[in-house]
Amino acid sequence: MAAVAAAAGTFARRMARSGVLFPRSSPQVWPQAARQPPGLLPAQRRAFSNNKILVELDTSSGVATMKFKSPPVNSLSLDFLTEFCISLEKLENDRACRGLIITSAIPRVFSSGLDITEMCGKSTEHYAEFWRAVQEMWIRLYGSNLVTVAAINGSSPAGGCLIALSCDYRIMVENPKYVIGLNEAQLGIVAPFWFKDTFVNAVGHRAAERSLQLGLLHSVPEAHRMGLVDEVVPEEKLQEKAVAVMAQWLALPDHARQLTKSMMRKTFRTLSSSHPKTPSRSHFQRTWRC
Ligand SMILES: CCCCC/C=C/C(=O)SCCNC(=O)CCNC(=O)[C@H](O)C(C)(C)COP(=O)(O)OP(=O)(O)OC[C@H]1O[C@@H](n2cnc3c(N)ncnc32)[C@H](O)[C@@H]1OP(=O)(O)O
Repeated sequence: MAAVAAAAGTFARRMARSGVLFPRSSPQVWPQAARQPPGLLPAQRRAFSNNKILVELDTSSGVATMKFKSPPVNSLSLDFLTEFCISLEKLENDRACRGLIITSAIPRVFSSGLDITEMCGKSTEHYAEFWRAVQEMWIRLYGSNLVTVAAINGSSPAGGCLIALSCDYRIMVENPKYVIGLNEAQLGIVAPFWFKDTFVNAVGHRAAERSLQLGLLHSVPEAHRMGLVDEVVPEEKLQEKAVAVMAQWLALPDHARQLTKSMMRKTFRTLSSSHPKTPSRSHFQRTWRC
């Protein structure tokens, strides 16, 4: 058994070096933090923060929590996306980190999606930079070697829904006011194909087709029924549930889980190799009538 695990670990490392795996981070195979018996040492915590995002890493469990804290609604501005990618990269490069819980520190909103003000009245260069940042965020999160759990404690339209969809598991707080979905069509715009593919992967083709064409924002029970979220919990149970789910996923050997994730998320490679063009300036102007 030990020999099989060692051989699989070597294979995983070779695959990572050959570029077959996601290129940005190599798999972490049974890091020290995971083998440490719980309770022997007091929990070790590290934190870093910028003005958009707070990250706390518990090195005894290997689990980091990323909290969005960009008022009023955690919109995905260029600054936010840049900070997000930097924070994620730091965690990917930290051998003590194996899992990431993403949640919001802003009441009632997980993320309102792409920042609309970034797509109005700006230069062509700005649109290009912004669009690259949107793609980069998705490529990094969807392709992350970490176990990623979205703890969705508020509404999550459009780009906010994409962040949740890019995680391995979604838990949402039950609240009749919260909604989630890709509502682009309602706004008169089209969700890019990689938003669509990520959505289809979660809910299946028929449900995605109907939801995307109608630009639906789903209530929490509806999102649960269609598989857009995996679990629904009361607000006070969210953190506990996210930690429990994370423990279940982290109980597996990293290399096997990571290779399986890589295999399942093939569209990642399509986007990173074809790198779709930035929508033109006139496209943004027509879209937002600005
Ligand atoms: C061109 C190709 C693009 C294709 C892909 C596009 C993807 C996207 O993500 S587009 C963005 C889509 N997002 C939305 O449709 C969300 C719109 N917002 C809401 O539904 C709500 O704001 C809410 C549910 C997220 C929160 O509701 P509530 O708590 O009631 O807050 P308010 O609506 O009063 O908003 C407060 C404040 O925030 C501004 N704001 C909201 N969303 C955005 C945003 N996405 N970008 C920038 N700013 C946003 C809103 O205008 C309010 O501002 P003030 O009026 O100045 O207070």
